[in-house]
Amino acid sequence: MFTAAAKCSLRRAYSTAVPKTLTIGLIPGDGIGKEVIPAGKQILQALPSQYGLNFKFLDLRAGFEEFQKSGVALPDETVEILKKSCDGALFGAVSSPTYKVKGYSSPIVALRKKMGLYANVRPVKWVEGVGIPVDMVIVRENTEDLYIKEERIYEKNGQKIAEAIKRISENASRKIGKMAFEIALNRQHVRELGGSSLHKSPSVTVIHKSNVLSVSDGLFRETVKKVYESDPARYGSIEYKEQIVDSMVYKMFREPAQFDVVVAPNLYGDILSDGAAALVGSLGVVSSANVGDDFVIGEPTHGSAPDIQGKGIANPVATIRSTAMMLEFMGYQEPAAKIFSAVDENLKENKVTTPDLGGKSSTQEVVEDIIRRF
Ligand SMILES: NC(=O)c1ccc[n+]([C@@H]2O[C@H](COP(=O)([O-])OP(=O)(O)OC[C@H]3O[C@@H](n4cnc5c(N)ncnc54)[C@H](O)[C@@H]3O)[C@@H](O)[C@H]2O)c1
Ligand SMILES: O=C(O)CC[C@H](C(=O)O)[C@@H](O)C(=O)O
Repeated sequence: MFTAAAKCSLRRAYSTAVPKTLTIGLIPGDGIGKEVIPAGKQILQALPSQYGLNFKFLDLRAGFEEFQKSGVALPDETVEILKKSCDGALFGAVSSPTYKVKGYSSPIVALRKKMGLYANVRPVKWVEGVGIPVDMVIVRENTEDLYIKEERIYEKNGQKIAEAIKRISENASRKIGKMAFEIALNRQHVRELGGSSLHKSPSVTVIHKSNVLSVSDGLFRETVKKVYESDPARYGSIEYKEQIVDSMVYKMFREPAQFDVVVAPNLYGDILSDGAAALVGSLGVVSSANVGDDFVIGEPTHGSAPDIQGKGIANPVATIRSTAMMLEFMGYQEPAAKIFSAVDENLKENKVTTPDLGGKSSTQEVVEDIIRRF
């Protein structure tokens, strides 16, 4: 397992000396989750032997279909196996209904909390020549905000009124702030090693709506700022910026190239990351990692895409990149870099792509095209 420091710095040297078997939990969930998680598995199985990694996979249950079968969306067994037997995991997507179903609650939202995965790291990076120049990473708080799901409904004067609590804590805001600044430093470090980027120097933009929600978003903004100010020796090279969430949407579409690291409370981070996917052509290419101090779950940013499920045309790139992110946060930089560059080559060539990117290829054809570039 990685330590917080190793994970944040992402600088641990990868050693090829000792062949190692990693146990990876696979949680496909529903819809296209079942079509893209096998892509992540194939990618890991196809990694060249030079990296000295072998994989053992454990198939784990969660999702709306699972709820319909067993009455439980996230079985305790899934969480126990992840905690006791897995080095990392991949999650597909779930088909959460948009109406209230008694006893159902989103398993991915629950899993993030149960596993202490307090950061959802979502890079949105163009491949040169394809799409609009953008190279940012959205660092989304992953455990609180409106996602605590403390909702209630009652009647007043014959009218129904619904309420939901938005909870922002100093502790969670501090942790996500620290993660954002550490990621900014790491990105700068990678740039100095010669990585391609639109940015010359690091910046972190804090997203909030504290012009209206001065107490809750105010606490988020102030806490992240305090993290920045608390360690000038470490964070002084980073430019600190703030942006109100609505104008952030405007700027993100007008001038996306200016953003490096963006840190946001849970719901704003969720919405911004789907929006940002439009800048790089499709939700089907945007990856994420749910990161805690001792565990990581790779997860495509997209959902279960019921409109295309069962057709074999789901774009596997988001999951493949999420698989690389999982390895990266576990400390295996070299195989992760191999996967990222194979994906970039596939996108740049723009021949073997799924219909969301204007192509005609199937999920499996894209997987094979990426693997042949290893
Ligand atoms: N992490 C998760 O489990 C997660 C994330 C988002 C949505 N959801 C769930 O997914 C369901 C559907 O939600 P939605 O339709 O609003 O969002 P969605 O992300 O599933 O789909 C939005 C659009 O993007 C397209 N798309 C998404 N992923 C794609 C891929 N890999 N390849 C090609 N096209 C892709 C879809 O076809 C659709 O047109 C809902 O039940 C929602 O609760 C789950
Ligand atoms: O549909 C669900 O059960 C969860 C969706 C999920 C979320 O965090 O809200 C999704 O939008 C995401 O970005 O991972």
